[in-house]
Amino acid sequence: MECSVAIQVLPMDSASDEDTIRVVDAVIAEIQKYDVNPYVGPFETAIEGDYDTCMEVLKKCQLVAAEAGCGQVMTYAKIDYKPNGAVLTTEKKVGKYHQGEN
Ligand SMILES: Cc1ncc(C[n+]2csc(CCO)c2C)c(N)n1
Repeated sequence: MECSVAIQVLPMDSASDEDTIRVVDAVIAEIQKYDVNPYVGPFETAIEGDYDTCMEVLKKCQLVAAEAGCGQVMTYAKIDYKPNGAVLTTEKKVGKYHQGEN
């Protein structure tokens, strides 16, 4: 796992909280189509995988928000990239806090 990215999509012209949720839901549904082990949190979604796939997913987020009717979207991304190694996985970072779930 050479890359992990935390993606926070912020629709800037939402009319309401429900509208924000609708746009973010569309983005998360798109992220879930990829094999990137999405971990959804209250502020952002973390993904992991090879670099090109992570960048493809990151690019798609804005396009999906636009398709969902968003006239302006701000996206904040935190990228962990280790070209010759493995980044810490989501499981390694937070798995211990989710024991007993599922
Ligand atoms: C990519 C991405 N993932 C999660 C959030 C955080 N978030 C904002 S609204 C909401 C509820 C969706 O039903 C969640 C989880 C975000 N902003 N962008």
